[in-house]
Amino acid sequence: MSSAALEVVDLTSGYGEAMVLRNVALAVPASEILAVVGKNGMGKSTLLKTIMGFLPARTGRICILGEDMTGAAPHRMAAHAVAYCPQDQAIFQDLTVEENLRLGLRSDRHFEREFERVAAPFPFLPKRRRQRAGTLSGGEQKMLLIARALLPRPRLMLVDEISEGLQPSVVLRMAEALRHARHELGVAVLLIEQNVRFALSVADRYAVLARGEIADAGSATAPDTEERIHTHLAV
Ligand SMILES: Nc1ncnc2c1ncn2[C@@H]1O[C@H](COP(=O)(O)OP(=O)(O)OP(=O)(O)O)[C@@H](O)[C@H]1O
Repeated sequence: MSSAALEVVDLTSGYGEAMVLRNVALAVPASEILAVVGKNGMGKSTLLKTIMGFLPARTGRICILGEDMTGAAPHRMAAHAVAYCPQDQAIFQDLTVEENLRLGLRSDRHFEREFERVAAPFPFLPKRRRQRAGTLSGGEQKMLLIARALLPRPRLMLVDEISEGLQPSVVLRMAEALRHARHELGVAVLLIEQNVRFALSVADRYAVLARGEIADAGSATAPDTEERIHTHLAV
């Protein structure tokens, strides 16, 4: 049995007759960050939706923490320590910051302790917990999304284009938060990104998704990585 947080083997999926992902294979070792980069429409969000069980896999296998979870529904994935941060707005605008966070936990019992544990990189959260979430900036709402995902102590977090539309200073804070999740909380992350520099600033490894296939993969910290990735993205 593999000890990877996530292992995807020969994964094919799509919408109706149209296959978007073809024979995708990748792995995220425990407590590491894998960045999957690619241009618009290459299948990045489809990859996360298929892993999370929103879309069925047509072929292949999805293993979480060594267990075959292919075909499992999203709520079973969540119960199996997988957190999902979708690209679309997933924060309840009319609820307070705290109410949004409490949705991340099944019980209220350990809320304060768990909130303190995840809030370290987000000092604004405790200060603004009674504020309506819709009044937070776009970047703050994305940070709230990450904090909520981390509350139930996931072992794997799937993060879809979290840097999109953020100012450079907020992108830096987000990178800090993801490093905290990996190093301090021990969470493995599958990070889907178009922002290559941001992705490489936090990832251990990268993969390039092009037309539904993995076109290249390797260490995120090798000196020529950014150049290699841009060569693939230019095609
Ligand atoms: N619900 C859907 N029904 C049919 N086709 C879809 C659906 N969602 C996405 N697609 C198509 O699947 C392909 C891959 O889309 P996907 O959203 O996975 O790409 P992406 O790499 O995440 O792009 P982006 O960065 O623009 O979100 C695109 O051609 C898209 O039009």
